[in-house]
Amino acid sequence: MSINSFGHMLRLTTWGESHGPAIGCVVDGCPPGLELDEPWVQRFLDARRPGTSKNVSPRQEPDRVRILSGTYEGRTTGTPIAMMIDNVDARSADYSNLPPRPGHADAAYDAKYGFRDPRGGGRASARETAMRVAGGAVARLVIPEVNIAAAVVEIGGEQDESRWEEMLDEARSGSDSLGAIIECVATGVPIGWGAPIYAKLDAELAAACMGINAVKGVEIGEGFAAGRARGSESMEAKKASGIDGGISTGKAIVVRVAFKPTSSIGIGGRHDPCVGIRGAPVVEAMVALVLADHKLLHRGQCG
Ligand SMILES: Cc1cc2nc3c(=O)[nH]c(=O)nc-3n(C[C@H](O)[C@H](O)[C@H](O)COP(=O)(O)O)c2cc1C
Ligand SMILES: C=C(O[C@@H]1CC(C(=O)O)=C[C@@H](OP(=O)(O)O)[C@H]1O)C(=O)O
Repeated sequence: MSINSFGHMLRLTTWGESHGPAIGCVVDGCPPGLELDEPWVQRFLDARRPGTSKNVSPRQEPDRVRILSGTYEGRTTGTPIAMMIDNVDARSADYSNLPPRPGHADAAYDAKYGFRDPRGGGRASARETAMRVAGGAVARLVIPEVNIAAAVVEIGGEQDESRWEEMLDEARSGSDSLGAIIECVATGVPIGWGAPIYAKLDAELAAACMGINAVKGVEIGEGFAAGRARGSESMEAKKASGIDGGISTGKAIVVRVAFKPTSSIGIGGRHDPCVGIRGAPVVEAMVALVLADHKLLHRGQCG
């Protein structure tokens, strides 16, 4: 792991800023011969992009992906896969007089680096997550035996979906924002991916999801409920969960991810009223990247 990349065997490096000309990524370590084309990646990008409803950022980014390297005649060649997306609707002038936003990276970034890109969140904008989703689309090709599906299960502390629209309308009109919880389930993961220490599968999933912008909590399996349970009642103490001792058991792996409410409220620029609404494709991508990485690690170690 380095500052701008992720993974051991299947490595994702992303580049670009939210208000620069483009964003991109390089996926390194992908095996050759896998069917990969732009429509496959686009499908996942379309699920994440802004500008699609009143409940997400109004920034109009079509997020059209181009695959620049690493494929020939629709198949991966085993060489680095470079992908990029042009930024077409940044409107940086809207950000020229914004004060540092509490809860965003503005002040912390400035304090660390001594300067920053003041156009939007720069490198810290979740625009970067588009390239995680592109990388995740490649990772899925490495693990065709696995199904990964994430969905919003809670908005603003409310599990009843029928109330969400009204709550979001109220938050938006009051210049407020809402937190959300995403649940991601991975099925079909065979027994044996992960390691008993350090590269524990649950630890790596948690780190990958915690690294998504605005994520403030990650639970795997029973999560915090395990810390409140007795051994006689804990489901994971009674029977194997999706991950035991850092290694997959063959059962479903359940990851829950808490997104904080958007910090940019009542100021200029274009923002998501509830960032978690666009979080599901990003969580799926990070889970796919970790699982694909661990499949390759397992193959390297155990054949
Ligand atoms: C899909 C997605 C969209 C986001 N949109 C916004 C936004 O419009 N405005 C904002 O202030 N933060 C937004 N965020 C959150 C910020 O990127 C995040 O709070 C910031 O990078 C600071 O990092 P931290 O919250 O992880 O500490 C978004 C996050 C995600 C995952
Ligand atoms: C552009 C996207 O979302 C952005 C995420 C984001 C943030 O602060 O995270 C802030 C807003 O944009 P900007 O960087 O212009 O301030 C969102 O529109 C995207 O997801 O593609």
